[in-house]
Formats: sequence, structure tokens, C-alpha cells
Amino acid sequence: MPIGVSIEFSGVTKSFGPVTAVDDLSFTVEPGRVTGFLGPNGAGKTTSLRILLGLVRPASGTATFGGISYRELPHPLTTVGAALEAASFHPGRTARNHLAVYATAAGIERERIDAVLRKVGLSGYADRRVGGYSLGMRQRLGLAFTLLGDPGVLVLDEPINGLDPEGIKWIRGFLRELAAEGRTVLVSSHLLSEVQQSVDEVVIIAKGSLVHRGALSSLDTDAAPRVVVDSPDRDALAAALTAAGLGFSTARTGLLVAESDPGRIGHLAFAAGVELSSLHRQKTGLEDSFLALVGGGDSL
Ligand SMILES: Nc1ncnc2c1ncn2[C@@H]1O[C@H](COP(=O)(O)OP(=O)(O)OP(=O)(O)O)[C@@H](O)[C@H]1O
Repeated sequence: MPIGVSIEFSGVTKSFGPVTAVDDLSFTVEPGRVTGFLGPNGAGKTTSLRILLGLVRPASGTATFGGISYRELPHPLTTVGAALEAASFHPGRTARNHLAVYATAAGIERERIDAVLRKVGLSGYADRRVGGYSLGMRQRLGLAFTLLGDPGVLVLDEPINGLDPEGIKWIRGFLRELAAEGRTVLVSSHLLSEVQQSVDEVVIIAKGSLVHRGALSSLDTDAAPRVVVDSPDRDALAAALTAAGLGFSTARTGLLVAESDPGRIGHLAFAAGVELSSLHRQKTGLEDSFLALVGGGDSL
């Protein structure tokens, strides 16, 4: 079993004309865990992964596998398995045939083909034409390809995109299994909810910059505590909050106040003669914390 090496981004910056796609990005991804690389559409995830895989040259900084850039790896296919875009397979050829072409080109022995097909649950379909495969089966074949060289590092761009519920359930277990085998698994997604059940760690970027790095559970506590309060007379409530020097934003269910104690808001409203229709501490789910970090607004 190959040992996973860490993925290291250090001060990576890349612009396309006036657009800064990746901005001084630094983080490390460790083996033995599934790490979610998260951010809204356009945050710079794909560009970062393309830089990591030597497909795009950064303006500055380095992205390496244990200190070695992809292009300098002596055996790239046996070190890193990567699936960036939805793989396109010739519809007239079988899964086995596709993998055989790559295996031959990379000098990988034929036994690996059956091993990877088994691993992704495609053994029974190995000799069928890919044209008849469902999207989920194609995704599995793409993953089989990434595993062909038995790499210690897996880099997967939006692998859950487009999968049906059964496929999603399968891939969650699959990613966990790969990490449990000691591999480094980096999985990008623009939806935290999509990968929440598969990842141990998160790297969150927005507008090309790192906004959060830590265990998935760290997202729960990082969100600033807030109180949600509403009144039949919102304007009067807003005026009372402003007069007390409290910052707030407006959400569908009320005003979100940068304050952890609902009692303080209740007292303040009472003192200002403002009737309240609701008052509670905001329940911050992981998704709320994520959206707050990436500037996605309030999902209340
Ligand atoms: N080849 C390119 N030429 C010009 N602009 C680009 C190019 N590649 C990416 N960009 C821009 O860089 C920014 C980051 O794009 P990127 O695809 O890396 O984001 P992303 O987080 O992967 O988003 P998505 O989930 O939508 O793919 C976007 O503003 C995008 O329009």
C-alpha cells in the first residue's frame, strides 16, 4: 500500500487578466483523512487543483506533493490519482479496454485493472461498452482510472456532482475507505452539504483566498454567535438596536444581531417599548457557518 504524502500549497497566486483566481493561498492536506476543498462557484478551486497538477503555472508560490511538484514526480501516476473534469470515455469501448490503454501507457501491470474495477463496483460491467453506462457508472470508471497506479494521493474535483442518492452514498463510503487505507484524499465541492458526511477536514476558500482551515467540527464553533429577533414593528426594533450600538443584518425570519445573549436584546427592546414577536439564539448549522465564511448570505 502506498503511503500518502501531504499536499502543500504555499503562497500560490494566479490571475487571469484582471481576475485574481487564486490569491496567496497556503494550506496543507494530510494523509489518512478526507479533506474537503470547498468554496462557492468561481472561488478558485479548479484553478488551484490545476496548478497542483501542473496544468496551470502560478504567478507565484508552489503547490507540491511532499515538497515535489507534480511535473517533477518520478512516477506521477503511482503517486497521484486525479480526476479534474468529468472524464470522457469512448462510448464504443469497454471499461476494461479503456483502463488497459492507460495501464499499458503507464507501464502498470494488467492485474490492476481487475483490482480497480472491483474496488469501484464495476467488475460485473467490465466488458460492457461504456456508451451504455449510467452517469454514476461513468463516475465510478473515472475513479477506477485514478486508482490504476495505486496512488497514495487522490485529487478529485467535484466527484459527487451529478450522482444519484445511491451513488452519493457509495462514494461517501469509498472516500472514507481510501483515507482509512492511509491515502491523502482531497475532494472539491461548492456545496458543504454534499461532502459533509464524507470529510474529516475542510479547506474553505472564497475569491481565491483561504477563509478557513480545520476539522469539519471546527465550523460549528467558529461562527460568531448571533441572536435572531423580530418585532411587528421592525423599524422600531432596528432603531433600538442601532441606538444601543449593536450591529445587525436583515434575514427572512428577523434581524440577526451580533450578540450572544438573547436576554440582553429582550431587555433592550423592553426598555425601548418595542414589542417582540420572536427572540432566540441563532442555530448555526455547519452550512450556515460555511455560507457566512464564503459570504453566501444568511440561509435563515
Ligand atoms: N482559463 C481562464 N481564463 C480566464 N478566467 C479564468 C480561467 N480559469 C478560471 N478563470 C476565472 O478564475 C476564477 C476562479 O475560477 P475556478 O474555476 O478556479 O473556480 P472554482 O472555484 O473551481 O469554480 P467552479 O466550482 O465554478 O468551477 C473565476 O472567476 C473564473 O472565471
